Amino acid sequence: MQDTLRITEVFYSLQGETRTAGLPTVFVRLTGCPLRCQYCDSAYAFSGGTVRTLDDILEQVAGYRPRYVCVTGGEPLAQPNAIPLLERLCDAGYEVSLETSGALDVSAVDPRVSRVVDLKTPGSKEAHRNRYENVELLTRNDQVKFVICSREDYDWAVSKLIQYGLDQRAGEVLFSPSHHDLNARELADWVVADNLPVRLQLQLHKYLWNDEPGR
Ligand SMILES: C[S@@+](CC[C@H](N)C(=O)[O-])C[C@H]1O[C@@H](n2cnc3c(N)ncnc32)[C@H](O)[C@@H]1O
Ligand SMILES: Nc1nc2[nH]cc(C(=O)O)c2c(=O)[nH]1
Ligand code: SF4
Ligand SMILES: [Mg+2]
Repeated sequence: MQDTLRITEVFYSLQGETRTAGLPTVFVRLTGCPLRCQYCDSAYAFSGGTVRTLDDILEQVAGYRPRYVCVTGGEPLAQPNAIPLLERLCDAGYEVSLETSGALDVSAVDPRVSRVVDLKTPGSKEAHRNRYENVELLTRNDQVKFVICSREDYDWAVSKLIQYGLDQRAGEVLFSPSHHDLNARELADWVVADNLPVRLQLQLHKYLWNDEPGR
């Protein structure tokens, strides 16, 4: 039996988030997630999908001839074979990022991968799942993200930023408004008023393609 993963979709688009926003990127979206964030824009990846071999996935990715590959979900680290997938993508020479909820251990991820670790805010309703041991593992090649639903979430995120010195540990600290919950302009004004060492990120793909799956 070959190594397999359950996959919702593989597509080529522009990266909508993080430090590579705007760059052409192949997305590999793994099926299944043990969390249920109230704002989740990818709930269609909770179930279904297709079981595929790593060889098959690598072959499809190679067909796009990308420079950047983003492994997302669902929650990629909920499937053990996400770890060899990430390693093989790095071996193939791509610049690889991993979007992960922050609820699962990120220690086994290949160090060439930029781990984009979400710290779930109270407004997500999944903040009790945060695994703070992950914060100690972050390096300059990693990114930490807060998806912010309200002023209360913003104040909470600022307190974690200070408590863990996140801007000193990770290469990027990203503050993203939860689409439909918080106006981007409000969050932008708060970040400027407080002179924070963070990057406001908007989800470019939602402006371009209005949240269609596969974009
Ligand atoms: C769909 S998740 C998949 C990866 C992983 N499960 C996670 O939560 O990081 C990818 C990213 O989209 C963010 N996201 C999901 N729904 C969102 C929304 N409505 N507005 C802004 N960001 C959202 C998540 O917080 C996460 O950072
Ligand atoms: N274009 C585009 N960029 C993205 N960056 C992160 C995504 C995700 O769903 O994790 C995503 C996505 O779904 N589409
Ligand atoms: S952890 Fe990620 S995929 Fe899972 S519900 Fe939350 S945002 Fe959606
Ligand atoms: Mg998405």
